[in-house]
Amino acid sequence: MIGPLNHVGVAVPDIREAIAFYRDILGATDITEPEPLPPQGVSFAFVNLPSGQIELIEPYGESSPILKFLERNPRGGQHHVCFEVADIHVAKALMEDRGMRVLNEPRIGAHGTLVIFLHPGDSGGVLIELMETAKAGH
Ligand SMILES: CC[C@H](C(=O)O)C(=O)SCCNC(=O)CCNC(=O)[C@H](O)C(C)(C)COP(=O)(O)OP(=O)(O)OC[C@H]1O[C@@H](n2cnc3c(N)ncnc32)[C@H](O)[C@@H]1OP(=O)(O)O
Ligand SMILES: [Co+2]
Repeated sequence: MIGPLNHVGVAVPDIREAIAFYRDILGATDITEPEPLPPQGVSFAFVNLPSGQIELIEPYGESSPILKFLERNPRGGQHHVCFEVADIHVAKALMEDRGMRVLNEPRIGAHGTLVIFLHPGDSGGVLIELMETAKAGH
């Protein structure tokens, strides 16, 4: 069912500081401007790489889903991995059939496509995001 690894999500306390690190220390040359995504409670920026993306996410608003993560990890940290799927509704039904706790109804993510999240307690301690892409072909 899962297709390509689309991105690795990295939660950060300060997205502009994180962008400066990837640009000035690691030499990344293709980084997008931070963009708020209020319905998802984050601001995000992409570090675009030949093999995929690092998705930098900073809390947006009082009820951001990453606030507690950053309380536990004040300097930030690896937050989630995102796999592509061909049909998010089929994927959601399959995950539920297989006993996974799906954390949300499909909703628009940072790539402008539908995403769901699986509870990390069911997936070996890794927060998994599934993202619908027509090209996933799976
Ligand atoms: C959608 C826009 C963008 C995109 O790509 O399009 C993004 O990816 S934005 C990403 C931010 N949004 C989300 O993460 C939405 C889904 N996440 C959630 O609903 C919560 O973060 C949740 C439920 C996974 C955890 O919430 P919270 O930390 O507030 O709850 P707890 O403290 O009770 O944690 C429960 C349990 O999970 C462990 N945990 C929490 N976060 C992570 C994580 N990132 N990776 C692994 N494990 C995580 C936490 O330690 C607790 O474990 P326990 O053993 O029960 O103590
Ligand atoms: Co993501």
